[in-house]
Amino acid sequence: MQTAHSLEESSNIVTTIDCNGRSDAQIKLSIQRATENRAPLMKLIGLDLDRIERPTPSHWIDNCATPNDARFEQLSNMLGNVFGYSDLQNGRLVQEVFPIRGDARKQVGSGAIKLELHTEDPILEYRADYLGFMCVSNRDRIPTTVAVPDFALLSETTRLTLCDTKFTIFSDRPTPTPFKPAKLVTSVLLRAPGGRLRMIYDPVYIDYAAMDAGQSAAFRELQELIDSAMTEFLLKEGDVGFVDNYQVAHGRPQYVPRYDGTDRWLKRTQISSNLVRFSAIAVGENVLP
Ligand SMILES: O=C(O)CCC(=O)C(=O)O
Ligand SMILES: [Fe+2]
Repeated sequence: MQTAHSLEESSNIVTTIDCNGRSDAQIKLSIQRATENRAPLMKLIGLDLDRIERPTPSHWIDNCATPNDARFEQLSNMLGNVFGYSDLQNGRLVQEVFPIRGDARKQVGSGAIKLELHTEDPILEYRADYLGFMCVSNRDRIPTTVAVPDFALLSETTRLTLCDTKFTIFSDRPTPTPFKPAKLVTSVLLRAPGGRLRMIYDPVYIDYAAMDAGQSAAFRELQELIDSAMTEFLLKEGDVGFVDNYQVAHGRPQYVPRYDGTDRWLKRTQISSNLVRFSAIAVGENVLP
């Protein structure tokens, strides 16, 4: 019999959970232990998923369902509650991430240019606490880029500026939606219990013009810290990854899609630790505006 210890293999920032031969109760326990320990990144390997032979679709509007989607949603629900957005892929709870021809030059998951490190949905108060990713295919071994900055390395002045002054971040949605804010005025670093810091980070959509000199210098120092902490988080076929959206900035390197059914294909979930808090604004079951 394996000990609980052999179940999880931790690198500095990635907690690997080998699910081979494990019950759902055991997997859930390992996930919950990792979240309690504030693991920034988790990787589930050895899952008993179906092999997917179908080609990578060309657009999310098509039927993209795979036999593993329900299992991925179930695993994601072990961290909180999976939810969708009304303006994202028709409110689907399991979303598609693969290159779409018309998006190649856009700063989006379906693009092909370098996707800058960011946290997801910076302007939404109800943004995901965790993102889930399941790899359907990735023959080119294209990683997700990730950075888990150690905020203790920031100067005191920078930390205070990022915590105690307000920055403006614009919406990252390609088309404005009347029912959503167009921007958020917020601090970039948030104080959490126990003195921990969390971040809302998007260097592409933050309003540089609205910063004073001190804020510009502070944001630059944070960006340098995040860039210097960047590393790769590679998901292979059948792996599931979870990303803490307040501790980890994520992105993707530039690459050259073929658009012939062989491109990298990830599934994605948005996971909330406290969905009940936003039930009043829900527009459908587990769907937020
Ligand atoms: O393609 C990736 O690895 C990440 C894309 C991304 O930023 C996202 O899906 O939120
Ligand atoms: Fe993202």
